[in-house]
Formats: sequence, structure tokens, C-alpha cells
Amino acid sequence: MKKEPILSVKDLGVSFSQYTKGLRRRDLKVITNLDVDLYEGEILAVVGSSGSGKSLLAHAILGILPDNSSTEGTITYNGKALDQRVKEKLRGDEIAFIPQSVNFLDPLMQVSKQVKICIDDKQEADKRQRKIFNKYGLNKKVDSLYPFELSGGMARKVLLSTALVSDCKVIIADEPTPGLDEKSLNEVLDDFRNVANSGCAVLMITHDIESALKIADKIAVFYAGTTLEVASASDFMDDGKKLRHPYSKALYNALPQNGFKPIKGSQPMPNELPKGCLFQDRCEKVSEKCRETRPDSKFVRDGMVRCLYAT
Ligand SMILES: Nc1ncnc2c1ncn2[C@@H]1O[C@H](COP(=O)(O)OP(=O)(O)OP(=O)(O)O)[C@@H](O)[C@H]1O
Ligand code: NI
Repeated sequence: MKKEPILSVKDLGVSFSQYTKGLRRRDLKVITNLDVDLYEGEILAVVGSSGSGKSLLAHAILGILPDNSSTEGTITYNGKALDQRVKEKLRGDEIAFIPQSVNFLDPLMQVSKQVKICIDDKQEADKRQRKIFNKYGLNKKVDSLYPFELSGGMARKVLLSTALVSDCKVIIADEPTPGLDEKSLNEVLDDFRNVANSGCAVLMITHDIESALKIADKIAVFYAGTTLEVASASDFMDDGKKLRHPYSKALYNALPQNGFKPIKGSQPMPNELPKGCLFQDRCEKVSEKCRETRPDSKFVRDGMVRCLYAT
């Protein structure tokens, strides 16, 4: 029997209402057709350039989008559609969030306390908090510090600790690794793999495809607010031959070990999305049909892709 996802996002759309000149209101759609499925015991890495919709996906799942936003599509958790009330209940209880900005730490609480409140077993809390701080090289003196007294790297480690000590079923990590030294980066990647191996589902948003490939099971490739491909991490090898979308292949070719070969152009802005395929202006294989038709998602060789010509 095929395993069901613990968290499933289907056809997510996010719009923001904005006031333009003359106080006319208009809706700007910044996300169209985002799809991801998360499974227990698996790490799904979400990659894509700045502005492709990675953080908004996380915020939509957690119910922390701004008030001037509206959403379409469905987000289900254990098969049940999530509404705002349930999202708020799950946040911090079953779903742990590691935000992109370290400003999410409580400025008025000592950092060791912020980690301890995430541990259900209160008798074990002191020990477990110290253990994880030790592992990340945060000495005893750090326990009593407040966030403003920490360097960026230290604050990032505290944020990571809050999620990794919790017994949550899902961890959503938005850029968890910038600012970490090499040793801590490897520790953190190992820890994500270990929590996944013990059954947790991990959604890891990252610019760092190389790190993602070390630990992820699957990679979702976002572009201009749309999921273009979801592939096995093992498809990112052998010249990228197994990848289904030209953009995923381009990302693969741009990795340092593959010679940093970039592609020309940039992702379209939300207010200038073309009719048809979003990647058309940068694609070598573009046809007339690509300019007319926005590709639906389809399953190709056990992966998902939005390209008319994917095989
Ligand atoms: N509050 C907002 N109002 C209007 N547009 C927004 C708002 N928040 C995000 N956007 C737009 O939505 C798009 C997706 O933003 P998002 O923050 O999800 O990108 P991202 O992939 O996380 O980028 P980064 O890698 O830089 O963190 C961008 O075009 C951004 O400008
Ligand atoms: Ni972001």
C-alpha cells in the first residue's frame, strides 16, 4: 500500500491586496500552483531562487501569512484539511518552525529557557537543552544570555535547538544553515537526518543545494511561485540526465562541482508572469505551445513535473 503524506499542499495560491496610486485596491498574485507532499521519516528540500515562494509556503502551512493576504488551494494534515484554528493549534505542538530570521527569538527570554519550553518531558529539559547546546559549541555561559547578546551564528543555533529538541511530528525549517561554520553545518545536517530517521517529516527550505543533497530524500524545485519539479535527491547526479525539468537541470549545472554554469535571464516578477510556461524565456526547448499553455503537473518516472515536453 502506498504511504499517505502527513502534510500535503495542493495547488496553493497566495495573493496580497495592495493599494496603488489613487488608492485603488488590487490583488497581486505572488504564488500559483505550489504543490508539495511531506512523508514521515523523509526530508523534502525546497530549493529555488529568491522570491520563488519558499517562505510563503512555510507561512501558509503555519497560518502566519499577513492579514492582507488570501489563499487558494488546500493544505491537509493527516488527511484533514487545515483551517486557521487548527494551524494555530498544530504550530509548536506538532509542527515546529525554524524561521528564516533570527528575530523570531523572544528578545526578553534567556535563550536556554526558549529551548527548554519546547521540551515536553520537563524532568529531562535541563539535560537535553545542555546536551544540544554542547553539541553546537554553545558553552554554559550562553544559557543565561538574551538574543541580542548572541552573534548571528549563535542565534541560528538556538533557533535550530528549539525545533530539534521538540518532539514534533513535522519540522519546517526556512534557511536553517546560513552563518554556520563548517563543523556546525555538518552537525545540523546530521541532526536533521537523525530526527527524520526517527520518524519526523522535515521540510527544509534552502539556497544551499549541495547541503540539501547530502541529507534530503526529495527535492522540490520552485520557480516564480510554482513547483516545477519534485524529484528524488538521487536524480541530481549523472549530468542531471534523470531530472525532468530544464530548470532543474540548469540548477544542477550551476552547482560548483559541475562547473558553475549559469543560465541567462531571471525569474519573472509576480506582476509580469507570462501566459504559458513560466520558464519559457530561459528555456532552450521553448516552442509556440509553451508560450500559449501553462503546463499542468504530471507524474514522470516517479517524480512530478510541469513541462509539456518532460519525459
Ligand atoms: N507581504 C507581502 N506583500 C507583497 N508581496 C509579498 C509579501 N511577502 C512576499 N511577497 C512576494 O512574494 C514572493 C515570494 O516571496 P517569498 O518570501 O516566499 O520568497 P522566498 O523564496 O522565500 O525568497 P528568499 O529566498 O529571498 O527568502 C516574492 O515575489 C515577494 O516579493
Ligand atoms: Ni524566504
